[in-house]
Amino acid sequence: MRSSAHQHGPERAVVVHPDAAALAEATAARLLLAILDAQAVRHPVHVALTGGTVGIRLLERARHSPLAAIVDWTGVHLWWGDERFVPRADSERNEGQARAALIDHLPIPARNVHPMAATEDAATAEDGAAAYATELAAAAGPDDERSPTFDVVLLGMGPDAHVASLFPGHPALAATGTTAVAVHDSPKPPPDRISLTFEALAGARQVWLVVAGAEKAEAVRRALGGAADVREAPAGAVRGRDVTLWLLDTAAAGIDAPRV
Ligand SMILES: O=C1O[C@H](COP(=O)(O)O)[C@@H](O)[C@H](O)[C@H]1O
Repeated sequence: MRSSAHQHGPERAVVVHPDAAALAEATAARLLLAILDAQAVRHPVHVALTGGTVGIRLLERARHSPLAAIVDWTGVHLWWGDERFVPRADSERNEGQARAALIDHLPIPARNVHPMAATEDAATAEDGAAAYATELAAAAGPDDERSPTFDVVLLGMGPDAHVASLFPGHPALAATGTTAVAVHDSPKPPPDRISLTFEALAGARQVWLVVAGAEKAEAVRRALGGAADVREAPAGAVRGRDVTLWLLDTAAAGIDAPRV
């Protein structure tokens, strides 16, 4: 199945897995192989992680993959697509969940891990977003002075078609001229967040939207529809520079699971 929408960049590809467990397992292997492929030609490699149910589950599967032992983690930098602006120990933090699922189990230098601010680090989400933009700029390469070029950006998607913390109809959708934005009054708790902007996401070589569950099928359908409006379906507007991959389970794809 291939999407036919071209208005924002390269064509999107869709891969459907039988269920959420298979999606997480396959995406974990895909991610580790993508890192290995990138390490064959570049140093360092930059990956942006996502929170969310399947986003954390795939990290847990990556931890148990034999491929994880082949990656040179000293040459990998981990960033986040979004974060909940709450205390560092809050279980809602995408960072804490990702550390428990994978990062704490990797031989990766602490300086290679780039969490967004917690409330202990910044007075406001605006300050946290500005600090993240500065950190991204400090790691920038020749392609873009504002950010390193992400090899892979992982994104989950909510049932309302939000990605990262870019929610339908929210003012943060319109943020330009920066790589990170503060988000208040998020329709999904917690209300205060920090997110990469569309501009930052668009600089990635590969963007993967990893989505499971029947409750997201309608949002997938809208986002992949040719006329997807960014304000209604932010996920539909995201494109990688080289690759935009939608990784779904059958429920999110809105098709019956194959009989075995
Ligand atoms: O709040 C968030 O939600 C989305 C999707 O989460 P899910 O549990 O519905 O899969 C996630 O991608 C994002 O990083 C997170 O902050």
